[in-house]
Amino acid sequence: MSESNSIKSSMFDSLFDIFEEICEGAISVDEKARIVWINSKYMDLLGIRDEDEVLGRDVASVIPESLLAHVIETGRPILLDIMRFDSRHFVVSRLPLHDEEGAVIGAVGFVLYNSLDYLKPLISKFEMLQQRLTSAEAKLAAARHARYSIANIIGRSQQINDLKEQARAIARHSSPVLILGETGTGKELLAQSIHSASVRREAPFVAVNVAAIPDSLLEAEFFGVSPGAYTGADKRASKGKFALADGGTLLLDEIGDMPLQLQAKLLRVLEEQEFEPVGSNTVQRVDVRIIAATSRDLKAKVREGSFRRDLYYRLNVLPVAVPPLRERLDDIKPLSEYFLETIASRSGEALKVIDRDGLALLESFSWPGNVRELKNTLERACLMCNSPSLTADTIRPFMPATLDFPDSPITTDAGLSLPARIASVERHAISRALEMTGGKKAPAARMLGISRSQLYDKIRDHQLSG
Ligand SMILES: Nc1ncnc2c1ncn2[C@@H]1O[C@H](COP(=O)(O)OP(=O)(O)OP(=O)(O)O)[C@@H](O)[C@H]1O
Repeated sequence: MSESNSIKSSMFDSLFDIFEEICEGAISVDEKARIVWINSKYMDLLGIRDEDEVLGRDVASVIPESLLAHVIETGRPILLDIMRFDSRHFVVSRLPLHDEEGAVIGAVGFVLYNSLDYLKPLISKFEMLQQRLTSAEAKLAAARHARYSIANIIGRSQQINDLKEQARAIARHSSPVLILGETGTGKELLAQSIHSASVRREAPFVAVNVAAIPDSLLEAEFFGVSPGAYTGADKRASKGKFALADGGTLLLDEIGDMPLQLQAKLLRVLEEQEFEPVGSNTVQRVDVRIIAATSRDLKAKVREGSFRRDLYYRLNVLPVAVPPLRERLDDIKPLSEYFLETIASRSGEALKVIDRDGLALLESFSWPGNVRELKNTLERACLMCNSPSLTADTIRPFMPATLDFPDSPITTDAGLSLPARIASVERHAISRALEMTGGKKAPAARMLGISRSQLYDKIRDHQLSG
């Protein structure tokens, strides 16, 4: 060692001694963040009786909030921070240790104050924020519990009875589930019910809609972010949906929209129950039951190469199909009655009933948006109608306008030019709206989203009998 280096080294040693003397705890780790030394004051603070209990262990396994690994990774000190340990808070300082060539060979951490009296104003602000965070987290945790059980699945059709039976059987296993069904058929309701009937019922139910999150954020949303993964951003770790659902159930809604690169990572979690948070190379283990749901034709996506075949088979262990509402018309009556009851109890207004014609109208519709659309229609009708009974005439204006006719000119007149096809679709939509409103122009115009005078013009142009 050169003379200047030996002077530097002895200066460092004495500085280190002073620091250790004035602080209330000190610890040092090697380049892999394993504890190589801890002083007796820090052991007392942490309640460690023998240093052999902790030497050689990953510091995070002893002090979960430690950021010494982050200091090693970045090579930069964190001069002042508040670190939580159990229910206490310490003011800490962390420094990287370099060798003579400047390479990081470890890090050292000091507890500057364990009694935060010295920093009272700052700490009271911090604690207030911490309290707010805790109450926000408690609300989130409550939201993470399933609200529905199998008893909440309304319907009296054979299909719904079979579905409930299947849900009970599926709840007894812990293999992945794949729920298929059109939009609004009740896939999430079914997923919650399966969770509520399973042994995991006390653990979280977490739902994530894959289609609603931009591709670039999906990985972080799923697997979380390790501290310091993004430069300049919040250096604290954030939990992903897998970690939040640990011990419970994770619903991956609209799984068909998952990008291929993430599909590979999901497959690994399904096979090994482990993953790496973004920006970390430590593996996290979880125990999560996966329920995937989609309104897409997943088999077709496998054929065209946009969905991994191996993932499809891994998810398709317990498949369950929720039938569309038009295939179980027997459910329309109990569902409508149930929705009218919930609408009345929420609004505090008198319960409305549906008469025979009203029910017949609801049962004659194809409901492309399924149960959700039926519920929305009844909500709108209740809001706009003052009488205690909902008739066909009062419901009709609030029925969804749809181009989904079995004899749609889009499919039948394929040889027509585009303007002729558009005109044909328009004619069809107008006559259908008039049919549904019993020939009444104002509700038909509302349903079509045009003014009454525009509707009169179009009736004339298309030579419809208005
Ligand atoms: N059988 C049912 N009994 C009671 N409510 C139902 C039933 N089916 C669906 N619903 C209600 O209809 C609405 C839509 O259901 P849900 O969100 O579960 O459908 P989904 O298939 O997951 O829809 P999407 O494909 O759009 O995600 C919810 O308010 C749900 O509570």
